[in-house]
Amino acid sequence: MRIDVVTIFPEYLAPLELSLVGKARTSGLLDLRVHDLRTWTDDRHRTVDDTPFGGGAGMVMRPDVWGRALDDVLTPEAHLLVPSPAGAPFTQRTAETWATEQHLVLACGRYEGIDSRVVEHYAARTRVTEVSLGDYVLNGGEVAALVVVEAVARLLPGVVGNPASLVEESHGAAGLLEYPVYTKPPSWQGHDVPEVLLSGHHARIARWRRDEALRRTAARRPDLLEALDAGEWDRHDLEV
Ligand SMILES: NC(=S)c1ccno1
Repeated sequence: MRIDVVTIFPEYLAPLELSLVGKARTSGLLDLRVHDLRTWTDDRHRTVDDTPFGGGAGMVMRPDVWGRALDDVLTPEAHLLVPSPAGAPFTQRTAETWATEQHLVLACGRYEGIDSRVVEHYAARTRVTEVSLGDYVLNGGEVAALVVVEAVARLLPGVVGNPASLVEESHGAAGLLEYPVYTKPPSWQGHDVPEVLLSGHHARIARWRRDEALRRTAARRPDLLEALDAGEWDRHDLEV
């Protein structure tokens, strides 16, 4: 998979040289390219923004600069992603879908955002998705790009050492939150590991883990339970 990130702060993406994503790049599993938007400016001050039509505070990123950048970076199979508070929610399902793509391009806006004609122009030529991490405002799209790249890259075959670990993750099995996890020592500060996990009885352990995943999901994210088939479990199982 190829991922391009266009930003005025390329150094913001430096963490993607580390750990699993860094190894995926080194091994060739992920072709990640980070570009400085100012490469495509046309003045000695390397200007990327201007005042907003209609007035108001802040500056807007220029469509001409973005247009030259995206014309160079986009390929016919590319999916253009624009992080924005006004975007569609980014979820694990989104990551799973995007992990099957050949080419993702992330356009990181700053200031008050990118001139809206850029999305309009490229939507007529390629797949474009404005995407949001959540209902809050960041200073730009770079942090969202870090999240999207990590969430997608880790799903690529060969990136995570043990693929089985991808199955039982939060928002993984049946869309439930992950069950609680424990390791040695069996007792710590007066807190004991649940006995069932020391039993070696795999069926009981599996049942306990699913029950805990259901309880956590019901308590913290009841909205996720709406997506479950009601026939898969009895809500009375959750009475605590
Ligand atoms: N909530 C998101 S993704 C965002 C991008 C820029 N500001 O907020």
